[in-house]
Amino acid sequence: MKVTVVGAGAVGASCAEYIAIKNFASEVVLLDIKEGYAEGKAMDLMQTASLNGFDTKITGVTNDYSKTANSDICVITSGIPRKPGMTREELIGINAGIVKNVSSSLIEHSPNTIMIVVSNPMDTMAYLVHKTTNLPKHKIIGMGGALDSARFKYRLAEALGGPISDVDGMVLGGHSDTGMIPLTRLATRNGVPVSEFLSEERLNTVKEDTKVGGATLTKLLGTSAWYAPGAAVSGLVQAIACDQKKMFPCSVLLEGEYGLNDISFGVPVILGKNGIEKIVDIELNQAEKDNMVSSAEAVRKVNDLLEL
Ligand SMILES: NC(=O)c1ccc[n+]([C@@H]2O[C@H](COP(=O)([O-])OP(=O)(O)OC[C@H]3O[C@@H](n4cnc5c(N)ncnc54)[C@H](O)[C@@H]3O)[C@@H](O)[C@H]2O)c1
Ligand SMILES: O=C(O)C[C@H](O)C(=O)O
Repeated sequence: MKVTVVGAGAVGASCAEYIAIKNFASEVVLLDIKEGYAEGKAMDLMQTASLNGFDTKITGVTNDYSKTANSDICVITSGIPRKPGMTREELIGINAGIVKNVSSSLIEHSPNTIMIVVSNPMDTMAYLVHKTTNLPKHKIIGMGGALDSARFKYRLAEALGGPISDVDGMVLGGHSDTGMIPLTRLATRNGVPVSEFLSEERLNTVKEDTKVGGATLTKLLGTSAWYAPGAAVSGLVQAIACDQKKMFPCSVLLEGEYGLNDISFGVPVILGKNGIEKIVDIELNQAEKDNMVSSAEAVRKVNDLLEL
């Protein structure tokens, strides 16, 4: 199993580290445009191998796509992150060009790859890959919902005063400060609806804190987060590499599911060796459906800015 991660910055390196620590991939290639940067990150990570007990071989390359040839999975994290006060959508001007060039270079050397898009604004970047490459739709996966759901569980556990391992829940919709839809109605503590433990008001606070999860960290860190994003990507990569058939909310091209068409948007999917093996069309209530419609409208407005 060969995995390429483009962008050896904060998220790319964190993702490579988590993939290696989980020890399921034979090879991870880190690629960056900055001279020597990916080589340095790869060497530093390889010097953790004996300490962390992994056998994955991590190599770094400067913009040499021939070294990424025949990757089973490619992850795109290249591009700029936001600064405090910015939205993810403001990154489109620079990141669209980067994602377009990187995805086509990757496919040139790995025509059968499965691609995971991380760069922001992620739903629009995933849509861009659909529109500008010939990869089939089940092989283009935008990562956002897995991270947002992890943040949702963190906030739920905080509100419940219990361990995160007790909690389950999902966030659908666009990966944006206003577009995320944390499904509090379906969230549970060991199978019991969280509404049995938390008031509507407290659940609303959980919801709002989840939606601004990325912005909150960006304000604290001066740039956007990387540990949970890297871990979330590694979870998707592992589900595909190990054919786990796990369910994650991911940004995928919709063709009628949830009443939406021609948009890459966050919905639950089953991930396995073929990439997206199934889009899970769950029954939502009217308020949730309305939120899906307005979140999708906001993503479409950003998609309209793409020069396709
Ligand atoms: N989808 C998500 O959930 C999620 C989570 C976190 C971050 N992000 C996004 O991921 C992106 C990366 O964030 P980061 O914190 O790692 O940023 P970073 O600045 O630390 O790293 C980005 C790296 O990309 C490299 N790069 C730029 N252009 C390139 C190109 N053409 N080819 C190869 N490499 C190139 C840079 O040299 C840099 O090392 C940002 O757009 C950020 O908003 C998305
Ligand atoms: O918040 C950001 O800009 C980065 C990422 O999308 C995140 O949610 O951490």
